[in-house]
Amino acid sequence: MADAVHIHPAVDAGVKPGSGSFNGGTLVCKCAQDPVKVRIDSNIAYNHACGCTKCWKPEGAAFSVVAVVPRDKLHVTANENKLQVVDPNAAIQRHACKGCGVHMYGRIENKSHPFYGFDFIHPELFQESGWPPPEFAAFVSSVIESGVKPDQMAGIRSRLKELGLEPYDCLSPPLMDAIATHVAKASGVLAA
Ligand SMILES: N[C@@H](CCC(=O)N[C@@H](CS)C(=O)NCC(=O)O)C(=O)O
Ligand SMILES: [Zn+2]
Ligand SMILES: [Zn+2]
Repeated sequence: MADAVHIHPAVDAGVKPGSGSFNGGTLVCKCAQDPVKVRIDSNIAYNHACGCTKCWKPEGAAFSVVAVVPRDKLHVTANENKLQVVDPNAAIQRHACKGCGVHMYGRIENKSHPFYGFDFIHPELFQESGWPPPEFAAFVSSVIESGVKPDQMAGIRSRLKELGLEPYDCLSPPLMDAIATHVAKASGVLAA
């Protein structure tokens, strides 16, 4: 398995179930001194692995693990001055620590975006355990854009399936349906 692709340290040894009673906690960046801290006052939803180039991934991982929380349940509680938006033009404004590079949260500021109201967070940064595990893998083909060889994709998809993370090249069907429903309501094709 020398050249096997690592999916993510949170799932490489098998996807562990959550506690079933997780209700938030504190995300902490990787700075040894003055870490950024973000308090989350709710459970997380839609936890998944993401293969896109924009999501923060730990060293050696081909995928990020990312979930959403309501934006009003997220508060930066320490060292907010270290945060900087990675790409102000992106739909998701990812607030990264200038010290360690970790993305602490991603926020959608466009009120007409289908996912407005949700912030994106990386649950592995919780100092608490017990968060619900990833449920699927999104943007799987995108790992090629980070340097994974196309001939490694069959192995990656079978490993994801073995882990119970159904691979999708965009988002999961329920999330794609939610986006299309939002667009159809905005255009009037569906009654709002
Ligand atoms: N193939 C592209 C896909 C990027 C992409 O669309 N990422 C998704 C999943 S995080 C997204 O919603 N991006 C919005 C954004 O980054 O603002 C890449 O890997 O860079
Ligand atoms: Zn940091
Ligand atoms: Zn992503």
